[in-house]
Amino acid sequence: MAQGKLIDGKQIAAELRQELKSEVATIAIRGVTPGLTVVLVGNNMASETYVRGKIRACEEVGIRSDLIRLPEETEEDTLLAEIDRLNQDETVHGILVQLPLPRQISEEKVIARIRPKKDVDGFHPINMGKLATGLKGAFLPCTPHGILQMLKRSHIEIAGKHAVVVGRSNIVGKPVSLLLQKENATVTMCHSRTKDLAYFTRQADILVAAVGKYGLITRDHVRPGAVVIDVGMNRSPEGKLAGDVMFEEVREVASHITPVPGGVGPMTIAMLLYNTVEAAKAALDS
Ligand SMILES: Nc1nc(=O)c2c([nH]1)NC[C@@H]1CN(c3ccc(C(=O)N[C@@H](CCC(=O)O)C(=O)O)cc3)C=[N+]21
Repeated sequence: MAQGKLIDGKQIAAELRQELKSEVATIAIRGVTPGLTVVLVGNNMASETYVRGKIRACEEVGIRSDLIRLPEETEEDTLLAEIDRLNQDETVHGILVQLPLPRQISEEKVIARIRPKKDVDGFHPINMGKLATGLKGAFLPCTPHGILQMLKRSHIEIAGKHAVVVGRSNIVGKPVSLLLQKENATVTMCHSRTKDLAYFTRQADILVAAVGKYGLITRDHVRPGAVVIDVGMNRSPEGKLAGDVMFEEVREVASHITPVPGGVGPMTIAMLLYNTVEAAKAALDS
């Protein structure tokens, strides 16, 4: 059986970290160590794993990382006050509040409270708005930016191609569609109310699956030779980590495919480091 090429996110992320490491060394000569503060509210098992990954990656690259843990029952005002403090702290270049947050806290309010210059997630309305209008100087959201880097570093042409994005979330679907348009792709958005999903996905040269539904994309959804990017993070019925794409069967028709794990996830973290280094560089120049 034919097999599509694996886009090795783990490998590309490792390359990126090496590049960032030398960049951090250059900044260090000017007396600044990039600093990332991660705020984790409550004890969500998945969040613990992700946060550990972020902190380990920071260490490798030479970014100073701090983890602030707050209890599950933290009031919104307490978290907002903590963000105000981090906004003022000159040694903190990036602030990341791990999502999801407990029910009593408005994610929208929390994101809006972070200074846009420290918003290394790229979730603040100012950064989202800059991306949407094409203004320079925005932090790009990490997962969409990571996807773009994977495509570019795998020498996959984007201009003039038909990209189909499944999922319209603020953190992946919407921004990745904007980035792909900026790269001159023709972009189609699909979502939970799309009728006949396969009709659309079969037209994709580049298919981005960002829904969070195990088994959503099967061989029948994919045109032979398409590039398939799997952003999903699910558990298979056997309890294994798996994306939205039925990897084995889709690999037989795709020209390129990202695995889960080892695809988009590590790239997300690498781009978070990238944004943190950018934030530190901007602080040097100001
Ligand atoms: N403010 C905020 N920013 C985020 O960027 C953010 C967040 N909240 N909340 C949760 C999601 C999820 N996320 C992941 C990052 C890396 C992997 C990753 O590296 N995954 C590994 C596997 C890790 C494992 O073994 O579980 C992989 O795909 O190879 C996964 C998920 C960032 N998120």
